[in-house]
Amino acid sequence: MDAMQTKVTLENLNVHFGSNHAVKDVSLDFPENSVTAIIGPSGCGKSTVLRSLNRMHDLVPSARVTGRIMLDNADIYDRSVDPVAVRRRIGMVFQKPNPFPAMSIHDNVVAGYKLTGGLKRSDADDIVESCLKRVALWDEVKDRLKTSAMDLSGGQQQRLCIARTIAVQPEVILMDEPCSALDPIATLKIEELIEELKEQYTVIIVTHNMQQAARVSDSTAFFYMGELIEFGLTKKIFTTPEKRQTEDYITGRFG
Ligand SMILES: Nc1ncnc2c1ncn2[C@@H]1O[C@H](COP(=O)(O)OP(=O)(O)OP(=O)(O)O)[C@@H](O)[C@H]1O
Repeated sequence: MDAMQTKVTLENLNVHFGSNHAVKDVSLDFPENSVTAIIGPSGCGKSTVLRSLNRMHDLVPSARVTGRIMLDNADIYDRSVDPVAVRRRIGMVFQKPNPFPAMSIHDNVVAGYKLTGGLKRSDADDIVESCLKRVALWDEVKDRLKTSAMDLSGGQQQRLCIARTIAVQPEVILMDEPCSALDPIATLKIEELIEELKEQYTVIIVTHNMQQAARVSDSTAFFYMGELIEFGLTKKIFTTPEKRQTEDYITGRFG
């Protein structure tokens, strides 16, 4: 791989929930236009790290986040920064597909614009078409854009949620176990899509599935009990890891 630019940097990130020190002094550079997988056993802090990247812990009273998270050299936790603006630049796709149930397929895609004053009709239609094409959903839904998003299959709903995320033109896309509610065929489609997304976005994905991490990611970060144990090229992590704990995990000896 060519020398990679860094898009997001964690500098001594710590997250506490009350007395539970969930993320311990993590420093890490996420490369731009690349997929980074976050792996590790249940409870090791994967989702907590991911959520700190778009300031979701702001909504959790017991949570305390310290350290810095730099997006293109500016700290997203700086006092002057609006968390809503951060979430626009750093989008999130969740484990369970979560289209807005009362909205049509069309309105789901452009839902992110509701907050910012809406869109002209023709612009909205263009965005809907290009984003649904981007996630390879257009052909399946183009004749029923006005119907409820809830009539779609789980895999289609997840592609719709990804379309909604990219519609507001984020720079970074966070994905928290995006395939765990999907069957193998739908999973494959999302994995192919992740490959394509990295051409334009920086993708950070939490996954329990090590085959998935090996298939879709360029770099992998292995966490254990809140600590970053090892970070490197996925090929290296899965073939010749430096640390014993990483090797034990990837060979299935624990977790
Ligand atoms: N909102 C919250 N309030 C209190 N504690 C939390 C909260 N979210 C996470 N934690 C705690 O932080 C630690 C890390 O949890 P986290 O969900 O990040 O782990 P994970 O690696 O993503 O696990 P899993 O693979 O099971 O989803 C756990 O001890 C968990 O109980």
